[in-house]
Amino acid sequence: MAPSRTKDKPDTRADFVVVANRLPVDKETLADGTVRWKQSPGGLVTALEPVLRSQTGAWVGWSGVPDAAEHPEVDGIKLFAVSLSTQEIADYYEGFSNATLWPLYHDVIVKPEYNRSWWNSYVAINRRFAEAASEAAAEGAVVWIQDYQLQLVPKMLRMLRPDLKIGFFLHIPFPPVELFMQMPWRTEIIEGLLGADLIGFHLPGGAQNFLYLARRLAGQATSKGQVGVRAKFGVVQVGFRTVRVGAFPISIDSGELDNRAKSREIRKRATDMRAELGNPKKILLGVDRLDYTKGIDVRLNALSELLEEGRVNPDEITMIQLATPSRERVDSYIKMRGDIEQLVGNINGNFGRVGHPVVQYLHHGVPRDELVSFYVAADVMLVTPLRDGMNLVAKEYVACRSDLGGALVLSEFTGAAAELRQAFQANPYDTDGVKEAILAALEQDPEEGKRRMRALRRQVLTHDVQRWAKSFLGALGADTDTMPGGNRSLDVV
Ligand SMILES: Nc1ncnc2c1ncn2[C@@H]1O[C@H](COP(=O)(O)OP(=O)(O)O)[C@@H](O)[C@H]1O
Ligand SMILES: O=P(O)(O)OC[C@H]1O[C@H](O[C@H]2O[C@H](CO)[C@@H](O)[C@H](O)[C@H]2O)[C@H](O)[C@@H](O)[C@@H]1O
Repeated sequence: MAPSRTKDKPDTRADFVVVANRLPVDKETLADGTVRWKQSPGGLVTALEPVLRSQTGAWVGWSGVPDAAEHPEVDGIKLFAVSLSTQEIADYYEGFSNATLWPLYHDVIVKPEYNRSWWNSYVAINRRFAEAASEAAAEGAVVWIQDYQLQLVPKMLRMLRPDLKIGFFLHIPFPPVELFMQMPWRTEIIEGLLGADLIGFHLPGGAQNFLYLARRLAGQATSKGQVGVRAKFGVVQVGFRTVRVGAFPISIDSGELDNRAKSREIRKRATDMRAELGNPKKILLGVDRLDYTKGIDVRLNALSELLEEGRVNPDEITMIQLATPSRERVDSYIKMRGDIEQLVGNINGNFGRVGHPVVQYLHHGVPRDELVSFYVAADVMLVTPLRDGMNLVAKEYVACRSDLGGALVLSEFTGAAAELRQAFQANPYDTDGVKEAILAALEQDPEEGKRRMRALRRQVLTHDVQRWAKSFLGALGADTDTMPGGNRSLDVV
């Protein structure tokens, strides 16, 4: 992506501002010194980019590299870059965000580290984001703050700009109360979030956990009834302000993906891919950031046992694992990469042949069209996280299968499992259960498979990201009439 213009400061303030740790694009400086902007990793950007493109707004975030403060306009979106130094990236991003909050909010799969200097950096950087958002927002604007890296921004921004309408959405699970109570700065975080007018979670359980903590830690009066999905919001009374709390499961631009996957080029590429792989009877696929929460080891271990037991024939299958590099300087990620690559090596060493490795593993991102072709080619999609806020990959696979082919193996511990009931669901901690789900998906009767895929597609195509944004922003009291796509009729098969 080329910036249409780069400025020291964007000249106009926006009525709609997204604030996220990352900009939708990362800055990349090529060997010859040319700068280009490429889409940044992760589902938050996949989901929000089409939403902001359909509104005229601004996006405040970090450019993915140290000390970059340009303000490019990319594809019509005004970007306000928040500059972070190398030390701040280490303390605020790699440290407090990804070695404290990320593991704590994902069931302490690895042990969270509580480090006071990381916390101090988190406070300072949240203040910087609040100041940048305040500069970007016009009088009375709607400001939508995203995710765990910025939980103090709602309160800080409210103090700077009481005129704004402030929403906050958490893209990862909000943890059970017993785990959250470990956090030394737990009250500050709850109070930070309570600066918003509306706080959104993927699932009602997260909203429920938050309401309990708002009572217990911040001493606020809250509603006690069950929170619903996009309905029956919880309420916290903060002085004269009423903060609403709700569940809004995020989604993808399903219609766009459905159309793209139907194109002749993609179909042809998917057929070619199969041929390049030697026309295996079944292709299994995993697509993830290389993160310990994603359970890449879970699926590799299950497959390894199935091969060992002779229940899967290595000559008949190929597994492709696409793994985008992620948080590469955080210790737990360095260790996990070694573990995964060793597992891949073991499977190929034990069951591969020359010219036919059982697992093909790529440690890099692939272009969007290539990814869609992989989805179209895959007979079995393996989504096996130990914990995941939503998991958009599962929804992307379904959106790409207008042929009603393919089968989805899905961990019960993803947010997506609440909606994708017709997937082959399994508990990722139960290796036998995962093996049974993989076998059932490999051996499914084609008619039964079509029935399942049709039901999955009905869910994904009628609950797209536009609907997600519209339901959140509607509950926040923003004007959603300008958002196209919300009432679009979709081609649901
Ligand atoms: N190797 C890859 N190449 C290209 N895109 C990828 C790759 N791995 C993941 N993605 C994209 O990143 C996003 C991941 O979103 P999601 O499943 O919600 O998890 P997370 O946001 O935690 O990474 C999806 O849009 C997916 O298509
Ligand atoms: O910015 P990074 O540190 O490279 O990480 C990428 C993103 O990962 C996380 O994504 C989450 O959001 C998805 C969309 O809601 C959801 O489907 C997924 O379950 C989450 O893990 C993170 O929350 C983002 O902030 C990161 O940008």
